[in-house]
Amino acid sequence: MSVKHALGRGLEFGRTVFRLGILKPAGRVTAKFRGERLRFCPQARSAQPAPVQPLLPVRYRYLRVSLRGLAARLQADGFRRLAGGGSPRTRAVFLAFGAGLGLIEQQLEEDRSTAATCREIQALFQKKKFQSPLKAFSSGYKLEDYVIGKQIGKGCNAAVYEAAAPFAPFRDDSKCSLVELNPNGEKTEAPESLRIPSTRSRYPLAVKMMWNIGAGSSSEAILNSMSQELVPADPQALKKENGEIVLSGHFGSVPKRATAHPNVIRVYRAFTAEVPLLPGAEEEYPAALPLRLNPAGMGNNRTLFLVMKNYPCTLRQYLQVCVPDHRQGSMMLLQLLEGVDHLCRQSIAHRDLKSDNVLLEFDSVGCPRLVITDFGCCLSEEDLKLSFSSRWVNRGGNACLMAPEVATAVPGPGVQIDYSKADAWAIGTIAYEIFGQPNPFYSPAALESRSYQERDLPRLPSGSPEQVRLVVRLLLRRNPNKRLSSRVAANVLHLSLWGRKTLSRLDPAGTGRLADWLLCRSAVVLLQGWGRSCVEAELQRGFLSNLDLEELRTAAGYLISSREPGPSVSV
Ligand SMILES: Nc1ncnc2c1ncn2[C@@H]1O[C@H](COP(=O)(O)OP(=O)(O)OP(=O)(O)O)[C@@H](O)[C@H]1O
Repeated sequence: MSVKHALGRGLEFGRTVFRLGILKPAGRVTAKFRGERLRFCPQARSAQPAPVQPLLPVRYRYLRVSLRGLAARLQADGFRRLAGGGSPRTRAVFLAFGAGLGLIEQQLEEDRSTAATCREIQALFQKKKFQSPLKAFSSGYKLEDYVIGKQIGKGCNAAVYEAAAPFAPFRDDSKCSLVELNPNGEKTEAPESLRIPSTRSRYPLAVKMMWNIGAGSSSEAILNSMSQELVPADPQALKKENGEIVLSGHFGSVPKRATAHPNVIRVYRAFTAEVPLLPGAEEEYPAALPLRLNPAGMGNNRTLFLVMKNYPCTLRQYLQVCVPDHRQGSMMLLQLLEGVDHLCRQSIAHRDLKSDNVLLEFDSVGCPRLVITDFGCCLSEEDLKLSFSSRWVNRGGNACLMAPEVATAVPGPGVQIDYSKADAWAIGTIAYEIFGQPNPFYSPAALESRSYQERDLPRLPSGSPEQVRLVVRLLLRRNPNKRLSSRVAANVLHLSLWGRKTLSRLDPAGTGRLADWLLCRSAVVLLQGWGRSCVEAELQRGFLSNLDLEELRTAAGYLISSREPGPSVSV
């Protein structure tokens, strides 16, 4: 039975278990069931308490019916809640000893029902895909299409400039001002150094000009040597002619590309062009210029240009002046984990995660939205494994934040490096920066990823959330088999951010509450509406559209075992 189908049933239960429809004087519609309070705030039509039906905006009426159905579903599921935990098989064994075979069937039935609930929720939320915040534009495949402003960043391989184009929508960023958050979560204005330049609203785009030293000037050669930069490219980023992808007139092969995600950069356009003399070029990267522009330059005449959204700052710049409060810090960490999980699912390992490679902007309520960028070192292989046959094989960027299994790999015939949890490890180290501490793998007094002992890891600040400390500890496990995957780590944070009540009642012998909680979250997110683009809503929508019951159970298991007295989680 689909959720939609279930939604249509059980209206008779609606009034008893699920009271929806009190328009509070504040204009809030609230609903309560199973002790969970659901709230949303459509535009208030009246300040008087009144039955909700006639007052609900039309677009919420379907949701109201939906919620009644969900409530009915909850009630129907209630009697099936029985002992059990772990995978269906272990639970079956446990139950055979403890409660007899009759219970096994009931437990398996509960498992099936919960898994079906997950699938239904997933299907419901997958219908709405994440869409890029910028409106689609149909031109922009030539450098001349853009007005280039000043330089906004520079790395080892490229310079980045602000840019504008008549066809790209003009954005008013007045709400996206940078604020400094003190540890109590109060906002104060950020120092002058980090204020968003007023020109940003005039230059909504950023153009990254790769430095092309030695790749050759043909588009094929450029594409071959810089193809990883195109991993986050939009399907329309490269010009298509006769159904084939073209880089400035030349046909080329394009690497696997990641689908859009709120926490992964989107490259809107990619094209090759002659290297121009841009502001600061002669002073800042003279060697990368071609002979035409600098007689001592070593650069090729043409190079690759990538067009992206212009972000106000990097995570590193933000953290230099701001200390996020604990909730925001948890959401920032969660966004990085979600971004990495999205890449992992598509067999992409970033391999150069660091706070400089994370861009940051603010949502409509001032919450930082993080976006993973710079895919120049990424690996996109089906099984995320790299043949490490010689020491000349590139293992990725930033050696300090290279996961232990990568840093300690010894090259040789048949040796493979598995990157499936390498990015998750790097995120564990960045968590220290988010929670106001130096990254323990950066000098001075740095730990070395190839040799550190887990007991040497510094503790996160004492006030930081318990679940964050748990996640960071488990992300920094040396042994990747014992390390949390980005998905399970993200699930732990989702549960701790939005399932605190559920968590306090979860016990190892009963996972039915998870299904209840998921239905509650779905209801809340539906009530909030699809249109909301705040980070919190995005995170929850993403979570619900990627539900996997086993991974969620694993996350719940970690939380339960960390709560219990005695030796802490051993996995
Ligand atoms: N879309 C963007 N919006 C705003 N600033 C950006 C954007 N992309 C990059 N930057 C800035 O430019 C800097 C360099 O960009 P990027 O890291 O992509 O270059 P790189 O040469 O590939 O870096 P690396 O040295 O890590 O290889 C970033 O650290 C950031 O400050």
